[in-house]
Amino acid sequence: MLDKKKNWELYLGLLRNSLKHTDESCDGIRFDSAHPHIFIILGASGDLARKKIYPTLWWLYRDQLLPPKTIFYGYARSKTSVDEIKKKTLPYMNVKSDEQEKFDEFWKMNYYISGKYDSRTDFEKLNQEISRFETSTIANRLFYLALPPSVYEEVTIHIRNTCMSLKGWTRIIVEKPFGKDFDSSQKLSDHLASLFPEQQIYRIDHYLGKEMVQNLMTLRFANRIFNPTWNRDNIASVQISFKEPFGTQGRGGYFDEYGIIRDIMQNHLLQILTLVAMEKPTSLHPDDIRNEKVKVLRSIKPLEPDHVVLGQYVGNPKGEGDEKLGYLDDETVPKNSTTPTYALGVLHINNERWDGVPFILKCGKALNERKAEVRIQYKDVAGDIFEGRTQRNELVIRVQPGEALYIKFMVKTPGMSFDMEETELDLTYGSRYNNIKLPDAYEKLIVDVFCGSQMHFVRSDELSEAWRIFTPLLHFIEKEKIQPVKYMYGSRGPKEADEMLLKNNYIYTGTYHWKSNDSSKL
Ligand SMILES: NC(=O)C1=CN([C@@H]2O[C@H](COP(=O)(O)OP(=O)(O)OC[C@H]3O[C@@H](n4cnc5c(N)ncnc54)[C@H](OP(=O)(O)O)[C@@H]3O)[C@@H](O)[C@H]2O)C=CC1
Ligand SMILES: O=C1O[C@H](COP(=O)(O)O)[C@@H](O)[C@H](O)[C@H]1O
Repeated sequence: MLDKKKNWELYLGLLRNSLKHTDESCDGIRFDSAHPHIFIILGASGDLARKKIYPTLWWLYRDQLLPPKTIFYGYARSKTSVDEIKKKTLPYMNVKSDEQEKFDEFWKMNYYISGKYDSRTDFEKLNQEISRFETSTIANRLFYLALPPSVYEEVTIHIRNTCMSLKGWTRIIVEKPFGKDFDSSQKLSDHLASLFPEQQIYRIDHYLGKEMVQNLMTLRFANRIFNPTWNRDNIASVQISFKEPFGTQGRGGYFDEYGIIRDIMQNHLLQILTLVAMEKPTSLHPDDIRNEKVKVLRSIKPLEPDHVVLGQYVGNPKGEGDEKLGYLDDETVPKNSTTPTYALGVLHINNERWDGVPFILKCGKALNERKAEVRIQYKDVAGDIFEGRTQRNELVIRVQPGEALYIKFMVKTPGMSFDMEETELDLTYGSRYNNIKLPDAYEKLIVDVFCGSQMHFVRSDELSEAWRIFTPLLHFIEKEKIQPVKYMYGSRGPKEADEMLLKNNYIYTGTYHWKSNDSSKL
């Protein structure tokens, strides 16, 4: 508990530091106990609210990481109640037996009101309801849009016209998808910009809340050892990958409209790329960081079809349960769908640091494991005196599961021999920091919104650059109905992806064997 508290203090310290540079007042980060905060979940009856938002709010409440007078308001069309929501969210809340009292206390701070998304009158009612908690005091409002994007426009208009906090601040948290391509995203951005200043808009990419993604800045800019080699002279290729061991699980209707490139690559993986590749920002001010991220994106040309492998999973006849089912067996997916469930794309950054270094983004569903990682593969040693026995160094940043950072490198085989072998410097978080519970990405990001820190949120110009890179490819594959190659559920993905890796300076030797210091694994 003490460690968690210390950790938290350090975290708030960093946020305060970054906020010093903003025009915004620091009131938010004091978690002012005198003033209430109202957290409004729009789409409170939905999947995201049930599985992510309510559980996150409960964990933050439980750990006293929210301003003391925070009230939670659910809003959705369904005629439901707080009790019903409580029942439906329970399986995701992870409540321990000794937390029951606190848990009941949390729900006493919850309210629900049903209303339509296109009704000004209903939003006026919502405003009246929440105003009850604000009489004669400053109160701040946070609106979480846990909604389908089709209703974003009308909902934000109603918030702007009827629900803004009169004396405190109002912040709007928007979930992806932020549009489907460059034009639709621009339209949404223009719409939001016509209603709210950028400082009030928090576009969530939950990968930016993950520990190892946030660690990239520290790793690169708080150490002397990495930066001198962090460039085209030393690095052969960079691979950023995401794998999930399950398919669409009956939710193919949504997925089929978007596909894996929009679902994962254009946002999560590209955000990681910017943090790996950007130059050092002038300070930790959120805008200094985001300026650097935008600069990197602007140096990337649109992804070309020749630099892409697309895949779609088929069932594994020998598998069990879901594994037997291919993407097209999902009843919510059109029978002739060509939507990719796997994609590998190679991007190039046209600047002095990265010219010629392939950045390989790779993501897929229904693969052999759950894994997200960054793999920096170094070039071969020049002037080799070891007759080709050396293998390339690799720095691996494992985002999940089991956060870790390890460097694969060569050593002399211990003992009399003068042979050599691959080994690793291993920083596995589970063993090095085993007394610290890492917060979930949503926990960190929601606290950031309370604090007014936009460091880990996507700015509108980042977003339009991201769409600029992917839109031509997306339009091409959709117009031409490019057939994805088939790969089997539970496999590593299409073999064409490995061939593309090889062409792009990623060498897989298969010679590395990890000797865990856990004796059961030796
Ligand atoms: N701290 C820790 O927990 C540590 C754990 N380890 C573990 O040791 C094991 C091996 O380490 P790792 O760094 O993965 O080293 P490897 O060199 O064995 O594998 C690297 C990656 O290459 C990919 N790959 C496999 N076959 C091919 C192929 N034919 N062509 C191209 N790519 C291929 C795989 O990823 P993909 O399928 O995604 O393409 C694999 O994860 C891992 O399980 C790792 O987690 C190692 C060090 C420390
Ligand atoms: O944004 C998304 O991410 C999830 C994976 O998130 P993770 O934190 O569990 O790695 C993915 O399943 C989903 O399709 C996608 O929309």
